[in-house]
Amino acid sequence: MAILLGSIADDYTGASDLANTLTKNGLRTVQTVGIPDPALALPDVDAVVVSLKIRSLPAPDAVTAATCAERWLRQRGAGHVLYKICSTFDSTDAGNIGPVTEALSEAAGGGVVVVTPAFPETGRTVYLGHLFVGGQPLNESPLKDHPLNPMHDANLVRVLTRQSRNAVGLIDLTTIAAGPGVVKARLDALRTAGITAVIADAIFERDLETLGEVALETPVSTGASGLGLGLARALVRSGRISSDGATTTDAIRPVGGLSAIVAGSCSKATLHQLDVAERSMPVLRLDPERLLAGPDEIAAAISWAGDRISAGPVVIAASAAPETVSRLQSLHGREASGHAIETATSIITAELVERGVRRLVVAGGETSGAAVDRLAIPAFLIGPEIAPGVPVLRTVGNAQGDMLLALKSGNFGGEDFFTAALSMMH
Ligand SMILES: Nc1ncnc2c1ncn2[C@@H]1O[C@H](COP(=O)(O)OP(=O)(O)O)[C@@H](O)[C@H]1O
Ligand SMILES: O=C(O)[C@@H](O)C(=O)COP(=O)(O)O
Repeated sequence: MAILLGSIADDYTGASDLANTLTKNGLRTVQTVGIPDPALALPDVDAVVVSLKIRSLPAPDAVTAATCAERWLRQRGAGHVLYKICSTFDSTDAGNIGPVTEALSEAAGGGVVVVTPAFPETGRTVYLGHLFVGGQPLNESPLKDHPLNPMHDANLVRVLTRQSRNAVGLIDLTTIAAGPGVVKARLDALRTAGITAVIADAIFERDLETLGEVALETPVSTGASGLGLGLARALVRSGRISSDGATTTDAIRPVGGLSAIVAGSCSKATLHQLDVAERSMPVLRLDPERLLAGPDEIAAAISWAGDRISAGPVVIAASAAPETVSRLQSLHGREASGHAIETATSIITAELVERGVRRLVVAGGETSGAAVDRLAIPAFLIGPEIAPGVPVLRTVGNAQGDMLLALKSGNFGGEDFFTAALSMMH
């Protein structure tokens, strides 16, 4: 299997978001969970998205995992590797976007890396290096309250500079609007000036098409699904895609079984989706203090679900509003609280699958990573889109048999996302 485009995603929801975009734009795509076991039979594809859970790891560990994945992708023919980051640039001053970008670029021989989190379909745009989330600058958006990586600066040149060893530049919208030739010339000039990464503006998909065309001629880029769109369209335009397009219908053949939703995202969109779900499904709000105190809250949740799940889908959520999250973190620490809750929600998820759940929605990137790891799912085929950035996924090589999943990024999806997702999973 020779692949044309490789990607390394810094979390699993982000991986499925990108795989969805690549599929919609004509690339046959598979999402693997980590570097797949050689024995795993993968379908013939144009693109592989390797999902890693490295967004919140110490930078050296993230770099090691990403460079191993890069080697694996290059050995399978990938001429270009996209490091998939969050469209809201989720990171801290310690990393991991800067360190991983630099390491991937160095592994590929150096040069300038195009970096842009723009994803216009979900309202993420970049202008003069500043990231906007819908109508708000990043630092005024709900991302200012993220439990793990609160974002307090919308100027991405500054944000990336703080995480990088080398200098960071900007390719502004005027340059991008002038087309790929002008962008390439500007990148060359920046490289000569010692810049190794540039934040690229992008507001419309046509900007990302220009950036995709330019980036495809370099070995590495860093971005969200929008850059994936640009790269996929450039590959299709280049005539290098031999398939007659990507199909998704086979991925949603019915699997039967029970259905459930597990949420650990504290993002504004997820909190509202949970409130809306309460009108139509049983919703259990976990007590985070009790979750951290010992196994009783987990046992109680499993018992609560057991009493209801044969009658229809249930929702179990650790999610809480920013004030509650801050209170817990001030008592137990940010990372320790996040990790303990991820562990708890992953145990609950595995117990639900043990009891027959085969259609599963998980809300939250880190939450999804922990759940998928505990379930030991090796890979996913990409099904149809539920909402921008969230496809239905079908497991490949799963020990519990075929399952359908949706891994929802915290801020994605409309208010009825949970019912919409389950209505596509049979
Ligand atoms: N009530 C809570 N208090 C503190 N942290 C929480 C709570 N509920 C969930 N978390 C943690 O918040 C983090 C949410 O991150 P994530 O799952 O990536 O969601 P999102 O996709 O919204 O970013 C996880 O580490 C999760 O365990
Ligand atoms: O690019 C995006 O916004 C998403 O794909 C993503 O990575 C979001 O992160 P989580 O909300 O932590 O899932």
